[in-house]
Amino acid sequence: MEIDKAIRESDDKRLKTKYNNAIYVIKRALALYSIEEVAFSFNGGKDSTVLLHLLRAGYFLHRVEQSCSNGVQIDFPIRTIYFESTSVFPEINTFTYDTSKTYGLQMDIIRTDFKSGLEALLKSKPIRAIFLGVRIGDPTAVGQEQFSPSSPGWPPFMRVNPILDWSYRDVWAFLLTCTVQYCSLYDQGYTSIGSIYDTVPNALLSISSTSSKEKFKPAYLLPDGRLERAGRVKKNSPLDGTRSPAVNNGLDSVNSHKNRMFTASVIGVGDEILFGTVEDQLGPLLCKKLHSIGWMTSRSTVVRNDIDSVAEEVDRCKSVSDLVFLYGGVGPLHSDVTSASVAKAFGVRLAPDEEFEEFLRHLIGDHCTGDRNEMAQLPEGITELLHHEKLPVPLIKCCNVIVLSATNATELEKQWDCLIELTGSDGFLVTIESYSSKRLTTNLTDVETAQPLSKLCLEFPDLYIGCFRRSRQGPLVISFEGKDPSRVQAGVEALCKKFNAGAFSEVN
Ligand SMILES: Cc1cc2nc3c(=O)[nH]c(=O)nc-3n(C[C@H](O)[C@H](O)[C@H](O)COP(=O)(O)O)c2cc1C
Ligand SMILES: Nc1ncnc2c1ncn2[C@@H]1O[C@H](COP(=O)(O)OP(=O)(O)OP(=O)(O)O)[C@@H](O)[C@H]1O
Ligand SMILES: [Mg+2]
Repeated sequence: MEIDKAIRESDDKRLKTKYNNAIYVIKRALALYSIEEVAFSFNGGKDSTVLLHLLRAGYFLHRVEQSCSNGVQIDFPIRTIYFESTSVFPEINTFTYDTSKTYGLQMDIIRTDFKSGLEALLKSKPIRAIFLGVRIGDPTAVGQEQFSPSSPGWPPFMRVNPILDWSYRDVWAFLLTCTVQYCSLYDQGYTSIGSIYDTVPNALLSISSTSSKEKFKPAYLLPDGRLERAGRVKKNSPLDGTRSPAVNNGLDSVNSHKNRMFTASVIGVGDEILFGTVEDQLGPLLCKKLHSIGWMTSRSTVVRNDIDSVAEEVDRCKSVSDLVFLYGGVGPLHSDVTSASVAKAFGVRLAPDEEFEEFLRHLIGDHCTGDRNEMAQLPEGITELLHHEKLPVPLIKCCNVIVLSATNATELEKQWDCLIELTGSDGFLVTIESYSSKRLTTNLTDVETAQPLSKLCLEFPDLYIGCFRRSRQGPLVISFEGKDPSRVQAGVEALCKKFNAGAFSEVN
């Protein structure tokens, strides 16, 4: 079998390991399910092309082991599903059909959406398991394992992901070592292919050219697999197709977010803060930063360096806040429990992240604990590395949880600025309308102010009206916060009107 032979003859040890693991998963699936019960989801993309050849090899080896074959080439009887959409690149479509012909695939072409297409297919066919070319780092890989039942709300089947742990580099090592055909778009700078509306060549492969037409290097030359999805732009509807997605990107999301309230939770991890021996500078600074971009911090807590305490808090916050920021507990020490806690909160394992490991190796060389660098163990399938050229190591984002490695205010300032630059325009930490605030002080007593203030809160439900004192004897400070400056001013005036002139003075 030519694929198996090419890998066995290669001296790429890493590729051999990845190949053997994937073949193992495929053989287990073929042992668990009959050939009529399995299907292969093929879309002409590079990952599904890798999977096609792994399945061909895996099926061949499975048959050999069952002594059904004497080593002669056998056909490929695994049912193949292709969801053909009107927004697919013509090159992808042609490649899918050509490949189907070359390898004699039995294709079911489905032209509805994934879910209803699968519902109909599973009603008419005995399919129980579907092979997918999903890889960790794909947005759809979140929470998946090599064998993952379909999600609630989807028809019941087993998703089998033999290349879940493959990196971008592994994919290209495989395709080039086996010298198999792949879609021509990958030779034109496309590195991950979605629809014609959300995919452009990866700018990192651009070759400066004097002619008007921009040229790109092939996908396998992308030096950093973490940037595989840099050619994915924000989705536009087909009606927007004439506008440049890259220009449009960001503006739409900011405008649509303008009137929304965004909330964040801030979690500090640190026994020392709880003992009172270390002052927490980062929590208050993060609240200030969030406030400055128009966000509301709805909860800020400090928890112990203990996996269960952190996991519980992350679990609580991740479902009620748009974003959760975690600081403290990041590193290789016994007290550095943050990554493990995030994994626990999301119900996934910690797994080595080779891309993160590479960053760490640059930073600390090979001085890691044990065989592997413990710090490079990250929550599997949900981790996105947010890297910025000014940061030696990327920040970690697990779904809506952002792990900051800052240990002091200066480091946090830097990480925050990078985060804003990285994410400001495409949504997840978008700057929205900022708060307008005013503060009044008064020497009136609490008793005198209490009732009129309560009434004022009812009259101005869109404002946050709060009170605090700097000392029991000193003046009462009343703060007004709101998104509309004219409403804040109206609130201030309404309060002043309730008392004699001069009862309040405005302060900064
Ligand atoms: C065969 C197959 C099975 C899928 N099963 C699930 C599923 O169980 N749960 C789910 O949320 N999405 C499922 N999806 C949808 C994918 O997660 C994802 O939304 C889809 O591949 C579109 O990805 P894209 O938006 O990057 O094009 C499935 C897709 C395919 C092709
Ligand atoms: N339209 C589709 N029809 C059939 N299977 C699909 C379709 N879209 C996605 N899939 C399945 O989901 C997997 C993951 O899709 P994904 O887009 O991440 O990878 P790819 O298309 O193979 O490669 P690339 O990352 O370069 O786009 C595919 O390998 C395939 O198994
Ligand atoms: Mg794709």
